[in-house]
Amino acid sequence: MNAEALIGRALGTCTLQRLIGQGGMGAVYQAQQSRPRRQVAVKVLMPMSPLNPNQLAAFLERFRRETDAAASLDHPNITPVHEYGEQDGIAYLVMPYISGGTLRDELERFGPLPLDKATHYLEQLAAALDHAHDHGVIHRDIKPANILQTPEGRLLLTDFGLVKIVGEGYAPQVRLTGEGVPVGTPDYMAPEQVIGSDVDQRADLYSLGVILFQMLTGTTPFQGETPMQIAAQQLQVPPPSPQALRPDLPLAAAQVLLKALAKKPVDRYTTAVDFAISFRNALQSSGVQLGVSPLLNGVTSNTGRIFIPKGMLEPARHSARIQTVPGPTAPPPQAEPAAPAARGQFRPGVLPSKKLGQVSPVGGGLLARAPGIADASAVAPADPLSPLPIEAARPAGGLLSRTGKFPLVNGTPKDEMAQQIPEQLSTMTQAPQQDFNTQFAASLLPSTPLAPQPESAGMVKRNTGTLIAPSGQQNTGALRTNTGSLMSINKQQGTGALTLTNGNNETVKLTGPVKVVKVPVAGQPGRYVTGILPVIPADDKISERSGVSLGVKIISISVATVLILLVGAGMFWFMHNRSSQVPQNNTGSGSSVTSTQKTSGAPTDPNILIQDPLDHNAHGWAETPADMYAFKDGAYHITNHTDASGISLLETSPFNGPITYAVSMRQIAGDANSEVNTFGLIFRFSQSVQNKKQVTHFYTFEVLNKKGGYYRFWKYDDSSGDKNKFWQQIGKNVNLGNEFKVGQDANATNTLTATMDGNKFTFWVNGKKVMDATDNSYATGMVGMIVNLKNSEVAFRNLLVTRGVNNPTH
Ligand SMILES: Nc1ncnc2c1ncn2[C@@H]1O[C@H](COP(=O)(O)OP(=O)(O)OP(=O)(O)O)[C@@H](O)[C@H]1O
Repeated sequence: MNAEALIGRALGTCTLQRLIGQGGMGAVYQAQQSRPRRQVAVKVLMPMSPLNPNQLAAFLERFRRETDAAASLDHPNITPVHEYGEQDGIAYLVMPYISGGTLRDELERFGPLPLDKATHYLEQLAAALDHAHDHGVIHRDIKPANILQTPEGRLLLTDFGLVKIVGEGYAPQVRLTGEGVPVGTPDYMAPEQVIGSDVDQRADLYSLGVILFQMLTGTTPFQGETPMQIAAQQLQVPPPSPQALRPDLPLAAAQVLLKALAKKPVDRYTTAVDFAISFRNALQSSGVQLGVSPLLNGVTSNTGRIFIPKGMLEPARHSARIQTVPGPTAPPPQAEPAAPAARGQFRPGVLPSKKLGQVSPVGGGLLARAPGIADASAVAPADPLSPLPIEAARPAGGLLSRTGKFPLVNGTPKDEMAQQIPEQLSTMTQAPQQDFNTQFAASLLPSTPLAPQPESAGMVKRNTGTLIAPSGQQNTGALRTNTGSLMSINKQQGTGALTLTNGNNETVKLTGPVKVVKVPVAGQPGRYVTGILPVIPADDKISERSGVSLGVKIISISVATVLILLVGAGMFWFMHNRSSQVPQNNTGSGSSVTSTQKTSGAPTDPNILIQDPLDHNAHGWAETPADMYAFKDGAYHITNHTDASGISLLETSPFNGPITYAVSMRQIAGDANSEVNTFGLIFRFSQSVQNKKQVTHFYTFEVLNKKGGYYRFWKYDDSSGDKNKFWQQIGKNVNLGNEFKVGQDANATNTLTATMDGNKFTFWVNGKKVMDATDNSYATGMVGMIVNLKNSEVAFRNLLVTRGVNNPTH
């Protein structure tokens, strides 16, 4: 239908005056209504393709049914439907004319929004969605273009249920790829929508999550050249770290967002308001100041009534409202002036104090103000080889999130992290309910590389420089593996199950159902290649139709498995050969940086997971506050101005499997008289939300930089809520030997190395083994550096994480 041709036409009480715009499902006109006399907007629905009389009748029936439900919604954040009708086979809706544009316009114009604005928008949209969901209406097509704005800035969700009216009867692949069909964007589609499954309100929550992601970062989580490529990522690729794109976003808030973007509906929030409240709480518990939530106050509805979102007065919601989600944080030191947190909230970035009634950290802090507590520097441990009382050598907590520079943590409890990807894959590999679903999912697998595949822990690697895109191979029908290598998909497997039809959209099309598998790479524990295998459809009709027997299919699977294993083994051989040509380790003194170390981008040795000379910010290290984190003089400096521990974490995927982690460091300023003059490595750092509470885990290996100092291995776990138990020393103190260069002069550069394999840890200093330890508390996590003493400064250089346990030579 030509939209322009309708201008001047009367539909019901309205005369169409001007075409405002045309979208995937129809055209919108500014119109003059005669009764009551007012300017309105009229949306004329247009089916996706010409309809025969039966189809038209079904379309109009859907229109009546869905519009009836949508028009019954009365909410201040939902565009009301004044009236709707059909005339000469044309279905139309009459709405108020809203002149403030759309959220899409605002995001295009201004990019990412301030945190408080994004939160307010989220809350308005969540309130609208909860209202609709309570009335049994699912939107199904939430996107910024469907969010209108009043001139005063109120958001109005529009187009409820329209996608169902217009799109029903079409398989999702038709909506995504059908020729001549207006293509709806898959950017906001939940995975279950992508494959055409039944959806419930949690699909809307996913789309709301995408919108929040976009409001915070200025971009949607997934990009691609074709709708199918984006859809494929919705299905199988974990979203990137919001914090990598929005560094001031606290980790707790990022985790809330990632939960909304969970691939499986069951892993998302149950209601939109739960999502919004969790997001607000996460921000506030991290110290972000926000205005009053519209969710917590009545807001005036279109009808002038006070609208109270569902459940807000119920005891559970009420408590949720006043009870913040504890972050990685503890109550602020009471006397710390820079701790403005309100009652019941937590200041960002401070690990709970663990010293109660014992020795205070030097420099004061919470405990230093307690009467009768001596300064740590005045207390010498009775037996330097036995573990000190924890309180004696630890500062009053640790600084974690002051900068908002947290590592990527996927909002998933630690224990679930490792399973996340296999579960996603198994979701995809479940026997299909319908043939077309499977085939569609299979056809979504793009030949052009998707976003970087995660390591097996289910994290997306970002900014790590470890993912190398081999150039010139992008359109060859190959899937990129998590190692940065390309695994070619066999064009003719001989089984007939996998056939590459590299069409215009560069998509791998498969003529049979497939499943995505991860196959371990021979000889490289923890490494996998991604591949696709044909599956035996649950529905035997496929076999019958294709005439392929079960036995043949089983053989096909075996053949394909062997092929994938061979490819994996070949990759290993190839990489192994290459790896022998480059140095295994780099734990130089830090006083000089070799030319190979300089290349902080893509390492050439596949065993090198991260190589960073730390002479500039190549990996998204924290740089704020500037007086705490700085790249200067060819090194990364952490200066601790607080009574807590200063920490910086490498914003990348957690490492699991055996690794060797080394950093060189030199103390620039410190206090050799203090028992807290400690600094060192932090590793297997992870955060998760357990029982609505954020939990932080990590290990540290630290050195006390003074004559007669020692090394210590610590474990941090705040899950108990008992501050006295957060820090636990593992093993005994180990006295410094000749290997350690005590002091702060130019020569006092030391390289600390930790090798870890499962529960076994070995620590090395300047190439000499100083400690062995065993602990099985944490299996995976981030690496970083820790500086404990207030007013101390340590310069770090030459960070290297390699796969496997590699004894350092220096
Ligand atoms: N009630 C309204 N008042 C003023 N402008 C409106 C109103 N409803 C929609 N519009 C505008 O009309 C234009 C077309 O809207 P329409 O919903 O048809 O397309 P879309 O949202 O861009 O795409 P899609 O149909 O795929 O959702 C958009 O620019 C939209 O902002």
